[in-house]
Amino acid sequence: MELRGITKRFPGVVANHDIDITVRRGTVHALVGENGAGKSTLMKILYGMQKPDEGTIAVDGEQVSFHNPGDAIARGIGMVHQHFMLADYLTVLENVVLGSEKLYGIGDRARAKIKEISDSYGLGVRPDAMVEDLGVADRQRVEILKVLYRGARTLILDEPTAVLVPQEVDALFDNLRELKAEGLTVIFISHKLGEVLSVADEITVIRRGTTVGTADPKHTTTKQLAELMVGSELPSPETRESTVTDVPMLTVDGLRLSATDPDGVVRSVLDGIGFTIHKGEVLGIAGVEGNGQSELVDAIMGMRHLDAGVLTLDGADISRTPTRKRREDGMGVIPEDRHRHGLLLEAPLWENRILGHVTERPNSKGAFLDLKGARTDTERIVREYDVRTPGIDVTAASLSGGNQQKLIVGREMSHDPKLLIAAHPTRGVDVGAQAQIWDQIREARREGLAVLLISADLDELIGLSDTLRVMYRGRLVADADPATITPEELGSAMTGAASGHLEAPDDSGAEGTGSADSTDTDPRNGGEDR
Ligand SMILES: Nc1ncnc2c1ncn2[C@@H]1O[C@H](COP(=O)(O)OP(=O)(O)OP(=O)(O)O)[C@@H](O)[C@H]1O
Repeated sequence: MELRGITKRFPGVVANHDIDITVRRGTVHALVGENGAGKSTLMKILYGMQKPDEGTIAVDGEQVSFHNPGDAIARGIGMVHQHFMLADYLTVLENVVLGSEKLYGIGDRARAKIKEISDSYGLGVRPDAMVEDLGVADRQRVEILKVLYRGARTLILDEPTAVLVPQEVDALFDNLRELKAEGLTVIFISHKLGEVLSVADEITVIRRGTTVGTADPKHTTTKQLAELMVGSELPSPETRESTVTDVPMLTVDGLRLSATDPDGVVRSVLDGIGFTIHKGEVLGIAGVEGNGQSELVDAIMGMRHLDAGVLTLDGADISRTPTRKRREDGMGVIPEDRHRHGLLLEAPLWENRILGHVTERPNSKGAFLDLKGARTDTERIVREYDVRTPGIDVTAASLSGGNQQKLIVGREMSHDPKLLIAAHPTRGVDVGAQAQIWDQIREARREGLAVLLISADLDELIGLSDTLRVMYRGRLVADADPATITPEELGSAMTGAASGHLEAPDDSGAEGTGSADSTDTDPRNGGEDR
């Protein structure tokens, strides 16, 4: 695949400027670059979602022009997006076939084809499993299979490892090697430079819309790659000085929550959760996505009614307080899904600055919104958090993913929160920006900020947390010492496997209305079957 002289302009921004990339068949080709460098735009062009202003694309020596993803798929190019696009209440087979019924029908022929693809690349996909029952890594395999089913010979993966634990990353890389061995080509975008070096055959580095070079993974270190990318050194998340006090900031006691699924079945999602976060402490929650973390955040934010439990913020019972009041009382939140809960994508940046802080300075004065105050402060956030944008009047949708994240972090930190609920605070941000966000969190922690950190990035969890808890099936099942645990051990614990470096928690829900009635403490059997 040859991309030559690709240029793409948006109002006020040249997203791609004269980019050249050659991808050889049967290789894994990584695309790296800082936030807003133009990686996603380039891949969208290759997948027919965007049209380049200038430049040519050739596949197998033949010039092509894609008007939509259908054209790209017809030329054997498929894309797995960062946000999975599967229907939960359909089976794997139904999801794979959806929209491509004419290929192999929707019955046994399709099932046989899925099995054949799954077996030949070692994907281990079960056609009749319900997607809602699958974990993140399995869903990703379904997405990959879906693309292969449509005949893709080149796969584009957008940050495929962002949500995986180390063992899952290894399994994914094994799959990619299988694909490569069969002559398929993989192009992937990643901010995790260590992983890039371990799996890629070739690396193209993009900086500010232009290709600045290619790197040979065999002769490059992560440090060199970072320097090529952002012109700065790799951050080290290893600062260990403790600022933990003995003053409780948030206490969660005997928290229980259940949810009713569309079939009307009530299931427990939080099963007697209890912990305390003190001033100056970062409490990290490790867990594979979908084990109750989102519900825990919602419960603390006041976005769900509790079945049982007491929440205390800075000495005051907030169990029945509305969300807005909790925010005004000093709760900041970096939500896990920035598009659904963090931003209004179609609104300009300065309006997004106001979001969730309508009643607070500098966004309001008395009963009125202070638009000038909000605008000036948005400009400050853009400067201080290095949000790459042509201005504060562009929509949030036009920012690159990492820059959207920086805007949210900037907004939430600007109100001097007492408690910051940070779900994947650096998801999608480049190494330079990640170091900056970590520094900002540490700085605020020194001033007494308490942080509830939820992250799929185990280096981040281990590096930032003072205390680490493992969440599995709606319970806190183990404690880990961030000073000694390795990402691999933590990864095993998260998937429910036992580890010698973990201790049973001392207070995970035994108090209050918690799970005193529950005798099953083995995480592999624990809780209700979710
Ligand atoms: N639809 C759009 N309208 C206006 N500007 C856009 C649009 N899409 C992208 N841009 C701009 O183009 C530039 C490149 O964005 P792109 O999403 O390609 O970056 P990226 O390298 O993928 O970044 P990240 O690592 O943060 O995902 C950014 O400045 C972005 O704001």
